[in-house]
Amino acid sequence: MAAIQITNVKKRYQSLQALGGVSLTIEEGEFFGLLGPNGAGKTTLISIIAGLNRSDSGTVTIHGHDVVSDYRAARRKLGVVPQELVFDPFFTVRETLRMQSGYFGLRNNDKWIDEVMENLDLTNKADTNMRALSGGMKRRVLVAQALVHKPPVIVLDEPTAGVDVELRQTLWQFISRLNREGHTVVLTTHYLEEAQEQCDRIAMLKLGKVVALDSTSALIKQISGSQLLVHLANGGLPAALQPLVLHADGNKFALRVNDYPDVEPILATLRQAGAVIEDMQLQQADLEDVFLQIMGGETAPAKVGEVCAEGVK
Ligand SMILES: Nc1ncnc2c1ncn2[C@@H]1O[C@H](COP(=O)(O)OP(=O)(O)OP(=O)(O)O)[C@@H](O)[C@H]1O
Repeated sequence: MAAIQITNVKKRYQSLQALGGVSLTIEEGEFFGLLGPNGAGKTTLISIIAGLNRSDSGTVTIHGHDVVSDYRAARRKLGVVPQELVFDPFFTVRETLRMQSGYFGLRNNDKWIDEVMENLDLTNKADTNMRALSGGMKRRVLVAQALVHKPPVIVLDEPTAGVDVELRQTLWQFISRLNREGHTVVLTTHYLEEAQEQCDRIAMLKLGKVVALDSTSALIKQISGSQLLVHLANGGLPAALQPLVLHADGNKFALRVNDYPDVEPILATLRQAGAVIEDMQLQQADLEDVFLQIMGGETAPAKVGEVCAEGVK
């Protein structure tokens, strides 16, 4: 049975179609990434999965339980770490976690609460009031809260936004352990390096639609070879090199190349055009390149050979 089954989910906010018919099957034990630019619909989808928002049509089930008609059972299977930090400031960390356990009807949950606090480096803050915690510490409590009922499915909505390196490492160690032990993990993040490292499979959302869905390695293989990063000191890129552009940012260009021998004709073209190179690097393609290409809506760029045939050399 799928951990999360999303079938043709649509959601509209007034005139804005935030989700335009999303279908996804996330299997038990997967570490799944949900990526997309700001406004793609990730949080809307997660709120629908968590039962905090209603879709206009379509269905979502968690371990077979419908998130609307069988809300309590679905919710019990799910731990959600939301983006926003919202707490009752008058309770201590331990009290907050005990209360959350209470919502799920769990008494005598202290052993697991202690383990979660230990793994998130919260033990020495157990008796501190929530209002006295730093932002990073509050985020740890948010993660702990989502895990108090040992949910088989864990959904993390940008859990590492604005947090320090130490928390990132602690968090990923613990979440990876839970995943190895069989928990399904769904992650949204804007840190593509993090997604590439953690996720087995990735869906990319754009304007409320799934525009890519594959294993992380297969997505990266879409962009075979390497890329030449060129920072020009003056002018634009010669027209003959335009078909190689994977993405551009001002005077910085990422050009598709297969290997080192492809670099020389590019340099020759730049020299001929009188371009001055400020910086240059050859780099393996990564998830960020795939993301930029898919989100930019560009078609796959031509290979160097094809350009040479048109007289680049
Ligand atoms: N309650 C709401 N009322 C009206 N529009 C909304 C509401 N919530 C979200 N939207 C709009 O729906 C679209 C999708 O938003 P959503 O927050 O789901 O995107 P996201 O992919 O999570 O973005 P981000 O990466 O910025 O968190 C956006 O255009 C947003 O402005």
